[in-house]
Amino acid sequence: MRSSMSDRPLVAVPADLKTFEGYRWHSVAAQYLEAAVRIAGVLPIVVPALGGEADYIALLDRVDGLLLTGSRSNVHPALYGVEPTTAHEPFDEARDATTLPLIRATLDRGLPLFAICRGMQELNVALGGSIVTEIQELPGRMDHRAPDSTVQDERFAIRHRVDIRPGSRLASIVGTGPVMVNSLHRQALDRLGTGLEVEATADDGVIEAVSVRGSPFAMGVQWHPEYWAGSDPISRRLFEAFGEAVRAHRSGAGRTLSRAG
Ligand SMILES: N[C@@H](CCC(=O)NCCCC(=O)O)C(=O)O
Repeated sequence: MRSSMSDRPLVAVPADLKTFEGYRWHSVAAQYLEAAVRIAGVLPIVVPALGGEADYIALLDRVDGLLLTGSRSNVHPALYGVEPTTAHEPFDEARDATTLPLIRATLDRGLPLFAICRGMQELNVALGGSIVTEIQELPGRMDHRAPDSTVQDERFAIRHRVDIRPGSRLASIVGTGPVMVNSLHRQALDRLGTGLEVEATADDGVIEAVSVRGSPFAMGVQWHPEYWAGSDPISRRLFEAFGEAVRAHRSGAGRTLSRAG
């Protein structure tokens, strides 16, 4: 029997700060929230990108997980010690100011964390890692950007192979065989953040998934499982596993481990 909404654990989902229709909006794309509700079975709570003004760390005492979404914006390079150029744009510094402290506090508390695309890049930077931009211009790298289309199903089409490291946390969730994923990014992890382990790579060596050593469930993927979570078995399994970890945390079973533990 499906749990009622009131029984569901809460998961914080930090928003982007975007401007359109003459307003500034704190926004999350529906696909992430729908996958959280329909597949992970949690209750997502959108967190405004006001981290630079308000302390959202206390929120972590009331939720049982953190979901970091993708976005066309990029983590500001100054946050990993690189001078900004137009190749690093567009920025969303309000989101950066909200997510990076939340990521560190989530890990310190041992709360489950699932990071998607930009979210995985934020996870890496929050742990002291760095990002490389315009990877399609680098020798030997594939073009990981979205297909040139205005049709979302085409942009989010599943289209390249990812190899999963045997024995990884990801392998325990989806198996060790290569999997096919979608790809909508022009940046990638460069220097790996402290405590991160590479879980999967693309044929060109781009890091496609990481996990945080010692955390009950703290994973990042460079692709977009939320988009096909209702139909693609790998995508679905990732959100199911995140929901299981969140419920375990809420029940207390997941509270035994934390990054410090
Ligand atoms: N901006 C970063 C992260 C990419 C990302 O999160 N993409 C999601 C939005 C996809 C889209 O609608 O184009 C990068 O480019 O690496």
